[in-house]
Amino acid sequence: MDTNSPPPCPNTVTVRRNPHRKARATPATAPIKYSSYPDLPEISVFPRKEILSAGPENPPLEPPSKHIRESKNIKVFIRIRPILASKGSGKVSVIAGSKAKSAWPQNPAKKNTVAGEKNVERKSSRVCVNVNDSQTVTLSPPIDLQDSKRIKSETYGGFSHVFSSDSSQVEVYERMVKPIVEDFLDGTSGMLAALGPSGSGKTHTVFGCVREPGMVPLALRRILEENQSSRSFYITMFEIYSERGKVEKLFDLLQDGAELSMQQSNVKCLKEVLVSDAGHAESLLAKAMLKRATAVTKTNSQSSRSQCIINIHAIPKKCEGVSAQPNPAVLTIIDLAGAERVKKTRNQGTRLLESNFINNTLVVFGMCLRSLLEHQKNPKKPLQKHFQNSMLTRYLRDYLEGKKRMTLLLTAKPGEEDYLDTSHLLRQASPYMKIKYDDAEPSNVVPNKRQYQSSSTMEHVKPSSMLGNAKRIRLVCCEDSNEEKGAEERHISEEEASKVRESDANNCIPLKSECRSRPGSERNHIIMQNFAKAMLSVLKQYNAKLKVAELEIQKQKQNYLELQKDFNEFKACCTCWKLGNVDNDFQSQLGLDGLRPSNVDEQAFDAQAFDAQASPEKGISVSQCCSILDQSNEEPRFGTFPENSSREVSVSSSKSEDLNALDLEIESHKFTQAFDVQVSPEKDISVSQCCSILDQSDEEPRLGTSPENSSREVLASASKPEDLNASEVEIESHKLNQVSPVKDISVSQCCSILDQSDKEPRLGTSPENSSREVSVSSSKPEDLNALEAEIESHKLTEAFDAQASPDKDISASHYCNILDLSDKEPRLDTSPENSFREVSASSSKLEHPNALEVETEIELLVSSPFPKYEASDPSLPKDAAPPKECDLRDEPKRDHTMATTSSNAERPKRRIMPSSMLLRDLSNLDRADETEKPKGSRGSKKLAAGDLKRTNGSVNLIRLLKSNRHT
Ligand SMILES: Nc1ncnc2c1ncn2[C@@H]1O[C@H](COP(=O)(O)OP(=O)(O)OP(=O)(O)O)[C@@H](O)[C@H]1O
Repeated sequence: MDTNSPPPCPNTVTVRRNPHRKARATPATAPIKYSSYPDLPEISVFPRKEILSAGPENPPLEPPSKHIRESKNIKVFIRIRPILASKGSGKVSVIAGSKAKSAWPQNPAKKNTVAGEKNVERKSSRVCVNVNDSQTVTLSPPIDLQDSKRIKSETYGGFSHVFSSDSSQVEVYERMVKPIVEDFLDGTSGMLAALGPSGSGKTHTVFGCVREPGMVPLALRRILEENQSSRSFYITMFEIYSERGKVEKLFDLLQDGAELSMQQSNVKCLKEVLVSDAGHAESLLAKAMLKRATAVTKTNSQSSRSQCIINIHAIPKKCEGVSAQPNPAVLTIIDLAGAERVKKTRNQGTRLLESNFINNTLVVFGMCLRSLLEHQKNPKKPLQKHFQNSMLTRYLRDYLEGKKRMTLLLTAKPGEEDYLDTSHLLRQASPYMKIKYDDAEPSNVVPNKRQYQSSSTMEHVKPSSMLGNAKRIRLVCCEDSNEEKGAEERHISEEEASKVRESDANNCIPLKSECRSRPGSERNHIIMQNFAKAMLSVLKQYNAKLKVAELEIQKQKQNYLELQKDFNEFKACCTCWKLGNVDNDFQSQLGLDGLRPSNVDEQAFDAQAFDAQASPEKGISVSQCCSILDQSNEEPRFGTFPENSSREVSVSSSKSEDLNALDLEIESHKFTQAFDVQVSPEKDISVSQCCSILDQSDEEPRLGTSPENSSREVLASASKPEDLNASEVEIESHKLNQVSPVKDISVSQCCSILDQSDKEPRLGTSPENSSREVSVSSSKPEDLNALEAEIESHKLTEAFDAQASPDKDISASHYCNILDLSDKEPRLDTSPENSFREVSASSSKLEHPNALEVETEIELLVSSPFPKYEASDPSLPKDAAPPKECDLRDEPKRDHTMATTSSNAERPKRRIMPSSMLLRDLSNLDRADETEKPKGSRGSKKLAAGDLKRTNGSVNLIRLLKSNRHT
């Protein structure tokens, strides 16, 4: 108990320790009437005065239940234990399992013990507590204490009832427990806690013995005696024990002492036992009591070492049993461990630790009640949360916070030697009688969730869901047969649970209507059912939406596949158009199927290839060029729009380095610019294109149709041939340089100029068109001598080489074919000078076969227009015979040409040498010509005498040109 002195009880008299005057007497209380007490015999009517004078003996009894119901304060009872006859007559210590083994060994100091016992026997003959009336007791200190400490008697009143030492268990039950039981049966939870010093009779009062059953057995008898067809009752029993005073533990006394756990105010996995008759209940209690921790102490041979809690639950059997109100109430009866004084018990070791645990728990319990009292006195004072300091107070939180009715039973030992314990108990517990309740929990009032969950019923089912609780409830309601068999443990099988689920699902609405006004677990059950239904409906809706979405996804997938298929088909069509249709058509139109080189850029080879604004990066194949040329020869469009020819011909390779040999290149540049090339200088041009241009120039009438374009051509400025001798040629060359010092003029142009000079009558007839006709000159040589022709051929070749793309491939066979075809042309046949030029040019280029071939071919191309279809005829053999001119005039060259041709048969595509290389070769040739000492090269050895002569002539002409240029 709390060591602090509690405030004095209102019904008691505080006796000062050193009173200077006599304390006031305890106020007299009205005698309690027990007329309605069942065990008492009927009392005959006595005169009132006599009765009053007789004192509290045989007072008229009033209905205790009515008295208790009317009281709003907490009920505090006090029972005074009778004085035991002797120490040896006490109960035998019960050792419950291992926990009960901690009985303090009977030790040593027997002398002291015997002396103590003798002293106890001597003191026990005196009492310190006197019952004044049913509500008042007087505590009188021992004489030695009165003398030494001047302690006087104290009167404590205000108790709900004072049970004297000769009170029976039934009387206590009827006065104290029966009202609680009735309230419990009416649906009100109640709690009865017995507290007092060790050995004061708490356990005896709560549990009793076989001959004198305690409150619990009597309550169970009362509860179970009626034919409770609508309700079932379950009991739970557990203890809070602290082994060696360290940690509080929970043990289920109905489950072989299984350890339990507590979460907040709820005990988990607590076993509930259905009880249907008192006998079964009493047997269960007896078994459980054997498991409780007890020990032998100096004060009690069977001292309880734990807080024992018994719960009785009423569960409605049927939901529709409206007549029998479902009772979620719980009747809780607690047998607390008795407070112990170390000096008196002389506990040591484990007992001492247990004593500390017990005393601490009782202190916390008292603090909670005191805090509640202070809070009720002064609401501004917060309700302290002392209940958190022990399991017992946590479990009894609702009671300790004034939310549920609580009844206290104070047990006191009447012996004089127990004065201090009794005094401490009375002083501590007397203020509790001022605690009031607001009747906040009338009958059939649904407690709040936490309060309900704190009950053992919910503790048992809390691990499962609320639905499980409802299942359990419904099972209990429906299984009447099991109830008739008596108390038995409930084991819900899965089958039963499924049945309950089905029944709940089917009868949800009727259940709701039936149990609308019913409190407790059933209401929770209804709530959970509604919640489950709502969740189910939501899930169904989501499921439907999910299915719709899946269907939509499937449709989208199908559409996607169809689109992809169409796209693939379309793509395939496009590919065929590009690769097959266009190309084939184009080739078929042009007849160049067999002449198409491998490096043809298909993308460039389209209709826009004729456009001058085509991408500069795009190349053009030789075959394309040839085809273009063929078309140009066929179509008047080319002739009618000569400016397009200049666009089509892109010159990019005119990048000469050697200025000595640059003359030719410069002239080629001039020639290129004469066409007013507007395209990018990077534009490639094939040799055949150049040839075609030249061919176009041969078609004089077409060019003549656009005389205004002649002004663009540089050649026009230079083509003023009045004098046709060589000096004039030089002068004209000089004029060319002066007119366009920057721009060059191609060799072919120069040659054409020379040719034009030879073609004086024509030029004379149309001097304004002479410039246009210049390019045709080479194809119509009349008066030029062989030397000039050679020079022209050289220059022309270099000009074309310079304009040709260094990267451009050209099929040698194709050119051979062209050569062949050109040989077949009557025009070519009528120009033996050209053939001579060809031979000379080829012989002078033997050092570079490739360049020589190209050069030769170009010469032929220049000298003869392209055949329209024969040139691109794939049917022509690639290894065609070399030109006849080669055979007739220069055997080495013929051999070489043949070899080249034969090699071209194996390698149809030969690469054109860059113009720069050709220029170098030409420069070398020039140097060789200047020295007139041909080196021991292969080509020089094979030069003929006539070739040498012509070479000297060309050298002279070049020198003349250079000198004119420098001047
Ligand atoms: N009213 C009573 N009538 C007869 N015997 C009683 C009465 N009260 C108590 N006793 C006896 O007193 C002894 C001690 O009682 P009890 O064990 O109930 O005390 P207790 O308060 O439970 O002690 P503890 O707290 O140590 O357990 C028991 O032998 C019991 O039989």
